[in-house]
Amino acid sequence: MTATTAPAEHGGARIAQLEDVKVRFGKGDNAFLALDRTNLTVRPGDFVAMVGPSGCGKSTILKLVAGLLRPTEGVVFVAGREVGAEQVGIGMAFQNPTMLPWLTIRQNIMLPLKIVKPYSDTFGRDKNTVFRDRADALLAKVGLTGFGDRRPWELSGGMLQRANLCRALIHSPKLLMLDEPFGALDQFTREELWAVLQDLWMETKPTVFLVTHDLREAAFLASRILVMSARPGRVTEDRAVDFARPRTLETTFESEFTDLTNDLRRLIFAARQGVEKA
Ligand SMILES: Nc1ncnc2c1ncn2[C@@H]1O[C@H](COP(=O)(O)OP(=O)(O)OP(=O)(O)O)[C@@H](O)[C@H]1O
Repeated sequence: MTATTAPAEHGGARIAQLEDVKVRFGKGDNAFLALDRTNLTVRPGDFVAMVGPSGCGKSTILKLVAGLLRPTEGVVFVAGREVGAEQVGIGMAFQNPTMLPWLTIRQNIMLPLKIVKPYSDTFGRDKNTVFRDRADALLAKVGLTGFGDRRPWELSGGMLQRANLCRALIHSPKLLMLDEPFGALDQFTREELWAVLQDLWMETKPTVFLVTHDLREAAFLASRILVMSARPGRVTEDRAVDFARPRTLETTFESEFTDLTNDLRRLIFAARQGVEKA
């Protein structure tokens, strides 16, 4: 793929940029607009949460930025160049962590180092030294010290998701794409992992795109929340979230926090009503 460089005014402190992007799926009578004309600028270190009714295009935006999907119209720039996942380190974590069962947790976490350059060049040499230490340091940060030699089936869902975050971050990605990473977990484990993820993010400040249905999760973690509506998918609200960090569960009891989540709920409810009427 030939990479187009973003116009100068769009480079610099903008890690991701969508310009007049539309995504259409299907053909003929079945064609529909999954994402209407979207313009979006994301700066390095932004923690962007995307919320909205089912099918509004949240994952579609994630895939566009990751280079897994091409826009039907418009352009997606990442790190100043027309998109291609290979141009910038990307880490990903989804709802169900798919760990390879025949590998240990540490080996699973080190997989991106085996695949992604420049780490892959020295994987054979470094897997038992620096890379191993890097994996163990991450395991310690998420509260899994001593679990590196276990197999995936020996860990609970919450522990696996902690390991999954380690794997997403092992190659120090500039962009972290999280699609409902805590969706399958119980509320208590989920809230614990918000704090874990916040600590990891505060340390190196990767740019994060988080898709979630949990409005408290979005308000706890994000520095910016995009509210979307469906049919066609559109960003209807782009809201900065300025609560001081580190945020704690106490933060979630404050009136500004509950006001924000109530606002988001109202906006999404309105968006859903719009769809039902359409
Ligand atoms: N590859 C595809 N082919 C056809 N339609 C698709 C494809 N990918 C997504 N869609 C449709 O595009 C719309 C947006 O999908 P997307 O997965 O981005 O929504 P979402 O907001 O992430 O949904 P959810 O919250 O339910 O996960 C949906 O109607 C979906 O069915």
